[in-house]
Amino acid sequence: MGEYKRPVVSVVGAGNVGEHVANLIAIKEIANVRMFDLARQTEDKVYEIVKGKALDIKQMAAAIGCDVEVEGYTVTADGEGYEALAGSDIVVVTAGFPRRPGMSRDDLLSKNVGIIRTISERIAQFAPEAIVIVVSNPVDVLTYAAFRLTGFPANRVMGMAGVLDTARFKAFLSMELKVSVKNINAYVLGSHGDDMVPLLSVSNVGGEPLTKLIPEERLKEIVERTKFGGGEIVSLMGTSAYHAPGASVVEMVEAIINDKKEILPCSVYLDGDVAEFYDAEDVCIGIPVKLGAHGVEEILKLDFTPEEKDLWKSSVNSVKSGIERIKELGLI
Ligand SMILES: NC(=O)C1=CN([C@@H]2O[C@H](COP(=O)(O)OP(=O)(O)OC[C@H]3O[C@@H](n4cnc5c(N)ncnc54)[C@H](O)[C@@H]3O)[C@@H](O)[C@H]2O)C=CC1
Ligand SMILES: O=C([O-])CC(=O)C(=O)O
Repeated sequence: MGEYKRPVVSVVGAGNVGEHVANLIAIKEIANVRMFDLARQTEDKVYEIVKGKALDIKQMAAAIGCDVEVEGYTVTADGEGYEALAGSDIVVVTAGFPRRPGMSRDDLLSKNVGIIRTISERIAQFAPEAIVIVVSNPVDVLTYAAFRLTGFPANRVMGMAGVLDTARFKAFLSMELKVSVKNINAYVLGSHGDDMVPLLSVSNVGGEPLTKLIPEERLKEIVERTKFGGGEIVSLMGTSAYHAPGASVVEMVEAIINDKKEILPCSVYLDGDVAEFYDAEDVCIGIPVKLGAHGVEEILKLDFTPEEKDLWKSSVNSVKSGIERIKELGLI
């Protein structure tokens, strides 16, 4: 029998989101997992939590009969300890600070961009062929930073947000209409922030347009709840969500590892005729793409209504101002 080489997914940052990503990949037996995180120092002891989490997930997999390897690696903030990224098919980046109540995702930019910078350099050094999925916030700006700092082609760097925002929209619509989430076709595009763009013109339930099924005022409320879906959880928990974000990342990982050619909204760098089509030069922003073994294999060109175009423009501008900030600071 020929040797089967299981794919490898590395997860940098094994906090709330990272450990849920690792856990789901193990439960679904998608790939071997390598987790990377900092040590935690107390007064009298250094804890290598990431190694403990990896062992725990490996043992969980054994308990439910799943065959995957899960390994934990302690790294330093200045970039030591990343050699085991070598051979990764995908690197998921969830390292960085989450927001606390009262903060916007943009408030995390100055702290998290330095973290992404070091990690991007290590990915380029040890896993030059990998596909990178950025999760850390503000995700569109940090995806752009990772794209520039790794120097990877645009098809191999993407941010996770649209799958999560769309899942939230579907969850709220299914609660409203008492219908299976599977029957809801919807997209939430644009930036992952207050300016996200729920694409009502193409959203439907079993083929019937949303605008026919839900009165205008009520639909506006559902859209608003979706836009502030992350903030709703932050104010309930004191930190940000991780079950739905973890599952959304794994949806993207599965599409790539299994070469599914699945169309999912992801934050990607828009280039050439696509940038021109969307009037969005030199940004990473959420748009439906076809995900397969090569990463982003196609970017769809959707026609927006005039209202959607206005929302899209604000979204592009908000990502651009974040990118300007890190350029001015000399961070990319
Ligand atoms: N794009 C999206 O839709 C979402 C993005 N996020 C973002 O993901 C990030 C992680 O969120 P959580 O997991 O909830 O936070 P967390 O605080 O639970 O985990 C973050 C982990 O990153 C590690 N870390 C920090 N600096 C590091 C470094 N230099 N090198 C390696 N590891 C480092 C920390 O030790 C910690 O374990 C946040 O920035 C959050 O805003 C969270 C949910 C959804
Ligand atoms: O809300 C946050 O800060 C984390 C996040 O991006 C989300 O859950 O949408």
